[in-house]
Amino acid sequence: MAPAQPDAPTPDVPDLLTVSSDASLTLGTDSLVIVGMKTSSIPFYNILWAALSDDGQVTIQYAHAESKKAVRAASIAYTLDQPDLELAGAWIHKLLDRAYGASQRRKRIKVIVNPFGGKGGAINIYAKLIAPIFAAAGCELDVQHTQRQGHGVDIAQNMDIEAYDVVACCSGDGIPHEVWNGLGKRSDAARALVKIAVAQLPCGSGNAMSLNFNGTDSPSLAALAVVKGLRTPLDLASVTQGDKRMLSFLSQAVGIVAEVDLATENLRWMGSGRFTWGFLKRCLLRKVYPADIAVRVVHDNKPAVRAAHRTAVQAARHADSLNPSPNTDDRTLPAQDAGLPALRYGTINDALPSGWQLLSEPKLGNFYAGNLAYMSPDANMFPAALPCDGCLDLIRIPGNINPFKALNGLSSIKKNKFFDQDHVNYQKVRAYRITPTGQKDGYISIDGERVAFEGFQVEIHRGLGTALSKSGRLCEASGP
Ligand SMILES: Nc1ncnc2c1ncn2[C@@H]1O[C@H](COP(=O)(O)OP(=O)(O)OP(=O)(O)O)[C@@H](O)[C@H]1O
Repeated sequence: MAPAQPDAPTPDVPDLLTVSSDASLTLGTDSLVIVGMKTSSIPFYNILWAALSDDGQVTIQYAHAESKKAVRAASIAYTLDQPDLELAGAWIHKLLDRAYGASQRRKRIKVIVNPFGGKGGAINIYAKLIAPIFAAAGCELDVQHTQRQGHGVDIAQNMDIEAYDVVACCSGDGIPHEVWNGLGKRSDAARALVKIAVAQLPCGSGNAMSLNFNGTDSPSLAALAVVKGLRTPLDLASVTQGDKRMLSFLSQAVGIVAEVDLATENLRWMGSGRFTWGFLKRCLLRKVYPADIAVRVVHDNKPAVRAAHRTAVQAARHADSLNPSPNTDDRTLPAQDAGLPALRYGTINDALPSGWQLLSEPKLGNFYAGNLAYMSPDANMFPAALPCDGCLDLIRIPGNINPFKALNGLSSIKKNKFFDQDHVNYQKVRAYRITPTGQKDGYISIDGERVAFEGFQVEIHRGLGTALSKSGRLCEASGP
């Protein structure tokens, strides 16, 4: 779906705009070059907006890099000595073409702020670090604070999808999860999920979505990434458990990851140390989480997974190298009455579909399915994950391995060497079913949220949802 672009290409307009006898603005290869008392440049990526007044003043809004981890809104203005308004107007169009490329300008953003996300600073973070960037880019903003758990579901379920382009969640990963589920509850779910791009601005304790698509957990850099974000078709998974169906955009976990995440909430005072401590304890105990598993496999082993990822990266690079590069979202908008897609493999309550690979895992330690690469800043857990390949990446690890091996595996995640560990089983799957066995209670996490400890089935829907990303096609993570 091509975003509306108000401006036609401007090939015949010169790159140089003379401001006065001793100052000029030039459109360089990838930045705006300012020549005056001294020469400086602003990367096109950082240009937020530009405008020309009737009396010949050119104002350029941009994101000034304060450090590697932060930008802030700033502006420069020049009054033309000899105003040629037509030429200057055309030059500004050309500047904005370079600054935005295929990204939609002046996005209409519904901003949802979770006042209780992370350490509770989202309202401040939005006001100080995010809103000024959105405002300088001329985005239309409608801000709403969540009042209770589940409020994000209601907001998305009832919003006017024609009035917005983006829902931007100033939160952790919990609010995007709610927003996708709210959009999924609508009678026009399929249309809403294509029409509305969901973005996350990192204000929570888990900010995986921003790491994957904005390439950062810095709120101001993420705001800039959203302003410049390209519409990106995103696979969403249906999870059925009991009679419920929910959507998952990030991950599903059974075993050590789910338990360490959800059972150590009381140790929040330890910061991220609670995860290391939780892992250590369980690895030393060689804790296992037995389960019956059935998978609809797409790529069964690491070489096949690696090859699939490499092919997708090459295709994305090739598309980017074309001039103009093709739109990153070529889906047609589904009909008004198109709800969620039917389940191809039925639900957890149906007989197991034929042709699935059956795996009995009496010694399972970790079952972890991911739709995106990063799960936390130092954890590129699913390096082969692709936003729109119609697959979930599935990791299985035995729980009864030597604790040193397990801890080695843990430390390899940071070094991006986890994929190659021989005890890590890595597949790409279209669907799966998992039923814990021999345990009365335990932890299951869907997108980081706890659900009932009982069997569930998952199937992926290719490109059902929409995100905004820097590349339009890939996660901001290095491959396997
Ligand atoms: N006003 C509110 N009061 C209480 N809970 C809320 C409120 N608004 C949102 N929530 C809940 O906060 C939860 C967590 O949200 P979010 O992902 O933004 O933060 P987080 O700090 O990353 O999450 P977590 O607490 O899971 O680590 C969501 O389940 C959401 O429903």
